[in-house]
Order: sequence, then structure tokens, then C-alpha cells
Amino acid sequence: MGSSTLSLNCPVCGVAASQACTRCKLVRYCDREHQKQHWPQHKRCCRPFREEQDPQLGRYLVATQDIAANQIIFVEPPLVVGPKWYLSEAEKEAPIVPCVGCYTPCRVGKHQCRSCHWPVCSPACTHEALECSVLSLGPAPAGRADARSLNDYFRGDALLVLKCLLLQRQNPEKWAALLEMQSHEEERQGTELHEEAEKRVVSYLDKRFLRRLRQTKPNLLEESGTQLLHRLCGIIETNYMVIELPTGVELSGLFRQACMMEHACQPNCYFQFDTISQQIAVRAGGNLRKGDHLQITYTNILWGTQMRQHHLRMTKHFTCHCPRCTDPTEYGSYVSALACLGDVNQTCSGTHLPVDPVEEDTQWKCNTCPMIVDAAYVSELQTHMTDQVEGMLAGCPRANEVELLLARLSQMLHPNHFHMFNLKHTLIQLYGNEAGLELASLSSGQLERKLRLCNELYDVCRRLDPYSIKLAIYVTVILIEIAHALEEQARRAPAEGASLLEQAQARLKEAQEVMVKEHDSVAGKKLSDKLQREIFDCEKLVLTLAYNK
Ligand SMILES: C[S@@+](CC[C@H](N)C(=O)[O-])C[C@H]1O[C@@H](n2cnc3c(N)ncnc32)[C@H](O)[C@@H]1O
Repeated sequence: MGSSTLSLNCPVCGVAASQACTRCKLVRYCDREHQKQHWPQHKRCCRPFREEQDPQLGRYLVATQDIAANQIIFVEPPLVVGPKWYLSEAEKEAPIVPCVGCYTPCRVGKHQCRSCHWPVCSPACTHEALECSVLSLGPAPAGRADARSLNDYFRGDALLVLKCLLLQRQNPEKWAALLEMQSHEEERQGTELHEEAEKRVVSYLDKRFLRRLRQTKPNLLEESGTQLLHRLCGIIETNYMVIELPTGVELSGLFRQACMMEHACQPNCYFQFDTISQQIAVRAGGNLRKGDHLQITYTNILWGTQMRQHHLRMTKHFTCHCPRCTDPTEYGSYVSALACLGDVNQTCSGTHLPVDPVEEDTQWKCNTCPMIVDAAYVSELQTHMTDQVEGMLAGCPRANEVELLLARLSQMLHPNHFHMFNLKHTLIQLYGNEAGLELASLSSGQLERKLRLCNELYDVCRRLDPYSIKLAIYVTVILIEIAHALEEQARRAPAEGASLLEQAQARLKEAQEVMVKEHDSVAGKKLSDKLQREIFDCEKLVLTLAYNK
């Protein structure tokens, strides 16, 4: 039986039954004997969670028993896996695209599928037959056409929608599951997202392929109209999960069960994708208690509440009321907080926090003086700061440039504000690595500053993401930099060296545990290799200092 079906009759004898399976609560038995008898069949779909429904959340998942940290909660195959859904402007024009058959990065225009002419990694690589036959109906440009026309024609995001559409023919069960997913069709009407989907995907698929398909093979698809295409765009936008391949290529996946997990700004679950089986495994981030909702994060947890809420409203059409969003201090992290400017007569060292953080038009009150600022001022300030911080970080700044910007922004932002966090996270990597600022060249003040900044950043990460589900890479970088600073202090004060190096080793060990969450991402693999080298170097230093005593 499907995991969502709740049967009131014993599956063995068919009589009305009252004893539910204690694990999934989805099947009922008349007695223990029939439960035992049915277990070999039931164990294949019995899971430590169940689906529930709520007017606000829609469908969501709840743990039916305690689940230990990192335990697999469920594994499932995809409904659809396809090219990346959200492409940046640069990606829309990139000369390297994923092969339409195996997603290996390939140069657009170099090799083309013999039938449909879409980009493939080699002439021998093939792709799904029905998809290929539909794409063959389009006016594909020749491989030698200019890069712009090639990129404009081979639209991966539109191909993802086509893959969804073709499920109605290829797999009616998956098609039915797909259509049960939330699409927010009505809320999307008249929005920029709808307009963009119309231009980039719906009219493109309709004009170039589907009109011809309806003429040439009218019975192939029961439905292929533009309204359905818009609904599929809404389903993808609301539900897609990002899958990163070992090559760095990002794909989008839709999963019946995993996509039911609700959003929280502090998630308690994470997922891993097996590139060979294409299955997703959902794991507990920390120890979950029976009754806990299974939650992932749909947005960037390093953004402040206003930015996260804006993103969720625009793309997922809901207002998040999770404990972090309703707490003006965001678990005491203060990542949205502003510094109070005081008034003309008096300076103030207080902090402005939103009165009602989930309200877009909220006022921001100082926690020390009577100053109040409005949402429009805060939003303008944030935009201005975002431009400055992103502009600087994109240009590989030097430590002194970052320090200058930090000093300027500290007049207006709390020291933990997410813009300050990003600048400081860059700075801890520059102190000790930049030419002229190598560890041995740092003054003791600079070394202490590096360590202090690391500790501040670590504290923010722990408050926002105690299980290091989303911030594992950030935390590992911080822990490595803490170890660097402690090692340098040990070199300078050999008398305390042993204890400092013990602390450094403990931080590196902690980093190893944190990295479990990222062991199959590209950035994660690179950082894990670096961490191994750091652990080795630290061990060598322990021996060197002991030998020189
Ligand atoms: C990926 S789907 C989750 C499954 C969906 N509830 C369903 O019934 O298919 C995302 C949608 O679920 C709802 N949702 C998820 N998390 C929510 C939350 N924390 N608060 C309110 N709505 C939420 C929103 O409508 C959102 O667009």
C-alpha cells in the first residue's frame, strides 16, 4: 500500500481493526498475530513518519517516533530529475551546458544529438526516446550558429517542464503524484515569475514543439495546453530541490515525499542524492522527537528575516511564522539588527529590532532610546549595504579594505548583522593567508582579532543552525581558522603549546564531524581534503613542539 493510505481494516483478514502499527500508524491490525504475519510485506513501506495536512501548511511530514541524528528517515526515487530550474543571466549565456543525456558538462554546439540536435557530450550519448522525438519537432539551430542563438534555443529550464509534461505518457502514477503537488497557480497570476515563465518556458515550448506535436500526433498527450504548462512551472518553482553532481553541475529534482517537507528557518533534516540510483535520502539533522515536523529550509539561512520572508513570499507564496522569524533577535544572533544612530542631540549605543519581524511594514525600535525607524528606511539601507558588500566581495578585497568597510558599516549595523558576518568571514581567511599577513607576520593584536572574529562567527552559526545542516562549510572554515590561530599562538608560546594544540585538534575534530553533512558536495569534498591536511599538519606541529622542548 502507499505510505499515505490509512486503512481501517486488517490487511490480513479484512475485518475492522484498531491496533495501528506503532511505527507509521498507517496500517491497523486485528491482533499481534496478523501484524507479525504482515510484517514482511509492510516493512517495505513502514516508515518512522506520517503525512499530515493543515490548511496553512498543506501536506507535511511528522515523526512518529524518536529518530537519532543522521539516521536515514526515508529514501525515494525521483518523479523527475532534469536541468537546473533557476538560471542566472550568466548561466543563460554560458558556453558550457549539461549534456541532455548524462548531464556531463559539454560545449554547446560541439556535439549534437543526431535526431533532436540538443547538446550531447559525445555522438554516442543518447537520451530518453519520447523526449528526443518531441524535441526533434523544433527548429534547432545548426551547431555552428553563434553562441547566443544556441543558448537561446537550448533552454534547460524549459526541458525540465517538458520532462514533467511527458510523465503523463511515460508514467501515469508519477504524473498523478506530480499533479497533487502545490503549484500556487492563482497566486502566481500577474507576478513577475508568471511573466518570466510565460516568456522563457511556456510560449517557447508551445510555439516550438507542442503545436507541431498536437498537429502531427494529436493523441500522444492528452493535455499540453499553456495553462497546464504554467501549472507545471508553478509546481517546479514551489517544490524543486537542488541536486549537485560531483562535476559541479546542478540539477533540479521533484520527489513525491521529500518535497512534502515543510520549511523552517532552522531546519532539522537534510538530504543527500545518489547520482547513480538518482534516489534521495532524507536524514535527521539532530535527534528528532516523536511528533516533530520534518523540516528543511527553502531559503538562505544567513539572510536576515526581512530578506528570507521576501524570498519565501515571492517564490513559495507563504509567510513563515517559525520561531526564528517571530523572534526579533533571531535566537540571540542579531543578524538583522541595526545600530541606533541616536538623534541629533545624543548618540546611542542601542540596537534597533523589528517590532513585528514577520510584518513587512514593521517599525524598528531602539532597545535603549526612544528612536523608531520605519520599514522603508531599513529596506533602503539594506539594499545600499547589499550593493556595497557584494561589490566588495566580488572583487577579492584585501584585509585592510574589508576592515575599512566593516568600520563604516558598524556605524549602522549590529556587529552580527548578516552583512557584517559575510565581511568578517572573509576577513578571518585573509588574516594568516594574504601576502604580508601570513600567520607568522601577524601582530599579536591581529592574531587575537582573528581568533575573536572566529569565535563571534562560530557563535552566530551555532545559534542559527545548531545541527550545521546549511552552514557546515562556513563552520568548518571558521574551525580551521581557529586552529590556525591557536597553532600560531602555540608556536609563539611553547610553554602553553601543548594545551593550545590540544584545543586546535579538538576544533579540527569537530570540523570533521560537521563535514559529514557535506561529504558529497563539490565544495564539501574540497574542504574535507583541506581538513585532512590541516589535521596532519597539526599533528606534525604537536610532535615538533614536543621534540624541541
Ligand atoms: C515544497 S511544498 C511543501 C508541500 C506542500 N505543503 C504540499 O501540500 O504539497 C511548499 C509549500 O508548502 C507550504 N509551506 C511549506 N512550509 C510552510 C511553512 N513553514 N509555513 C506555511 N506554508 C508552508 C507553502 O505553501 C509552500 O509553497
